[in-house]
Parts: sequence; C-alpha cells; structure tokens
Amino acid sequence: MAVGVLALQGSFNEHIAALRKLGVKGVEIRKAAQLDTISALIIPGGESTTMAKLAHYHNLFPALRDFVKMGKPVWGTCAGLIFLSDKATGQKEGGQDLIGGLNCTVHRNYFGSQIQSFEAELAVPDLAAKEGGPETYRGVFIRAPAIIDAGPEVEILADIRVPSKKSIAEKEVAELQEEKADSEEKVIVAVKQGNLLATAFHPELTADTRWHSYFLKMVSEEEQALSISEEVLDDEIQPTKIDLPIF
Ligand SMILES: NC(=O)CC[C@H](N)C(=O)O
Repeated sequence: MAVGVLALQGSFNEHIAALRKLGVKGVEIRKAAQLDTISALIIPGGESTTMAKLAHYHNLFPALRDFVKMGKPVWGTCAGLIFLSDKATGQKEGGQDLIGGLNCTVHRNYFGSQIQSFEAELAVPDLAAKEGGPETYRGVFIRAPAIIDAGPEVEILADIRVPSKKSIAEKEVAELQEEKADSEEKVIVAVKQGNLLATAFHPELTADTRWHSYFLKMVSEEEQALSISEEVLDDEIQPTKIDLPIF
C-alpha cells in the first residue's frame, strides 16, 4: 500500500513518522505526477493559505481534485480538513482555493488565534470500536478549524462542546451566575464521508496512532474492493468456452 503525504508545508514529517510506527512508508508528494503512484493521500496541518499558494505554484489543484473524485482515500488534518471542505469561512482577504469533496462548511480559525490552541479529551466511540483502546482520544488543537455545517452523508466521528456565542454575551451581564446547560453547543471536529476522513486536530503529534491505523484500514478496504471489481471485470471479459459438437 503506497500512502502519500502532501509535503508542501506543515507537519508532513510527523505524519510520515506515525505511518512508519505502523510499518507503512509514507511517500512525500510535491508534484502532480506523483499522485499517480499512490493509492491514498494525507494532507497535513500547517497554514492553509500558504499551502494553497504552494499548491497553485506547483499546479497541484486539478490533480488533487481528480484524486478525490476518483474516490481514493484522502485524510485531511487541520489545514488539510480546510482543504478538503467544500466551503470555508473566516478566510484571508481574497479567499483561497480548496480541493473540496467533503460536504462541509469549515471555519478556518474557529477557536481563535495561535495562543488559543489547546488539548482536549474527545469522545471517540467509532474510533474505539474499530481500533480498540480507550473511548476517548486526546486531541491537539493548534489554531484549529471546526466544522460548522455538514451534509447528511457526513458521519460525525467526534465533536466538542464550546460555549455558545449567546452564553458569552450573557456571562458579561451576570458573570457569577452558574453556567446553564444550554450555554454550550457542539462543533464537529472529526468526520468521514465515503473515502474522505478529516480531523480538526493533529493526530500526528500524539503517541496514540489509532487515527492513522483507522485511515490505513480505509485504504486497505478500498484496495480490496478495487481488486474484487478487477476480478469481476476479468471474469466478464473471459471468452466463454463453447463446447461445439464434433460431427
Ligand atoms: N494547525 C493548523 O493546521 C491550523 C490551520 C489554520 N487554521 C489555517 O487556516 O490554515
């Protein structure tokens, strides 16, 4: 299985190291032609505007969009999630190009600036069901995005409670009032849509490799599905033997 890691900018080395721990060699991808040599791609965290500029410079967008359209497994982490989303808000002036494919609207810096980066324990029932281990996962959020809207075909794998904008305003009026249950809302931080996986946090920065092994399972399931459909195709084009009577 050949797994590529987009290596224009950001934490691609850390993803390659995490894959290595699982016995898989990650291939650094910088050129469009290299995408033909891999069966899956990881788009790392970093800075999505800069990454988009570099992707433009290397004329990567058409090939990346084709890769997603072909249904090959792609996992975007943080800036990679922004890249994969159909729509992004909170962009720099002039916006930025996205690969798209994931039916989500993402807010680029939902949690605030770099100094508002944080770690949080996330409930991850689907991940734990597939990969074992604890029911929670420690997410590292670095100037992280969040998914603020997702289409019906998007499976939510993790979300996080945040104070609602309304409750922040209320708190200013009655600072010492006990927090009400409805003063929190949830935003989505990990999703799966078909062969697309996206996380707002950075699994490549923790020792817990379950998100990497989860993605590798998606890759091998896709490879298996492809080889079965190739076998079916082979069978279909096999000329059927006709036993002709001998006169
Ligand atoms: N750690 C990250 O990848 C941060 C992404 C950042 N919010 C952006 O706009 O690109």
